[in-house]
Amino acid sequence: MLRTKVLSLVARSGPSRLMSTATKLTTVEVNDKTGIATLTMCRAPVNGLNLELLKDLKTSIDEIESNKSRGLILTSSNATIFSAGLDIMEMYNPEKERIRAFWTQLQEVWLSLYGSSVPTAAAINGHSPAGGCLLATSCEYRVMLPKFTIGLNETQLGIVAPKWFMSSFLSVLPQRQAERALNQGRMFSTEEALQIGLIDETATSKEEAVEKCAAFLGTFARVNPLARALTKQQFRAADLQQLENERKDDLEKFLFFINQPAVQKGLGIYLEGLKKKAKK
Ligand SMILES: CCCCCCCCCCCCC/C=C/C(=O)SCCNC(=O)CCNC(=O)[C@H](O)C(C)(C)COP(=O)(O)OP(=O)(O)OC[C@H]1O[C@@H](n2cnc3c(N)ncnc32)[C@H](O)[C@@H]1OP(=O)(O)O
Repeated sequence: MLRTKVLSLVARSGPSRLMSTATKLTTVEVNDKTGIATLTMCRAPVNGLNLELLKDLKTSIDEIESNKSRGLILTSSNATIFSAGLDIMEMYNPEKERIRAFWTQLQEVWLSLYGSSVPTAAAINGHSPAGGCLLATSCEYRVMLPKFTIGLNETQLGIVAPKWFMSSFLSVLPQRQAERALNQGRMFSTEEALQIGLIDETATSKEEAVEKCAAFLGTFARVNPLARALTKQQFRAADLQQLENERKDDLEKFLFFINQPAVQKGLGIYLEGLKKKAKK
């Protein structure tokens, strides 16, 4: 949840350093000069959000919160994919206990990222469908590289984005555009995303995207951190509280929905299509 602690304003010096939670699936690098932490997803081949990546994301976000970082930049180690969204293998023919843990962990990640007291930005250096778009829209600012796509495409897979996916999307886009895009399962090109306001800026390289994110985070340097965090909290509190109140119900709805034979069949066909495309 969004915390009310005052972030340290003490400037640091020296080179970047890797934080202690660096794991195989995420790395966190803190720039000692700016105090900004770059959280990188690195799960081959496509940063599919499986249980383990979600656990690492949650640990890394918590570490960044508690280490008084001045900002968080979320990005990917993959040159063409920010995140392919939820790992469909977690939802297809799922194992009973694991799928519960998986969805619970996804809820945890969203609550921590959307509710982070640290200012957040996403350097979207590749495709960002569904769960990837959820992560990006949970941040306060987005910079994206050209020739990629972003959006909530769930309806294209025959599945339904839950309310809290919509909350993040609605924190960026007006309701009319958000509703239409979700109903269509629309993926936006970088240029379309910029035009509609789904992203804030474009960049020609990952380095430039990270720099632009850092420049955005730097705009808070002279703003009282507690005042900033409490202001952000007021904007996001209702969305966060809604999921907190409905977590169990949300999990049960997800399990019921995902276990429907028609949904399983649809996921199977979608996976098959992905694999066929990959072989070409
Ligand atoms: C009353 C209301 C009730 C509401 C109740 C609500 C209930 C809740 C319901 C459930 C909600 C779930 C929400 C779901 C969110 C999601 O995130 S679903 C995932 C959506 N993601 C996608 O559709 C992306 C699919 N992937 C791609 O489009 C492409 O792979 C790519 C990302 C654009 C990358 O393309 P490319 O570089 O060409 O790589 P590929 O060759 O396509 O892929 C490489 C291998 O990776 C596999 N793969 C790709 N994406 C995924 C994935 N998401 N999960 C698992 N695996 C993936 C792909 O199959 C290839 O595998 P191999 O063939 O084994 O190499």
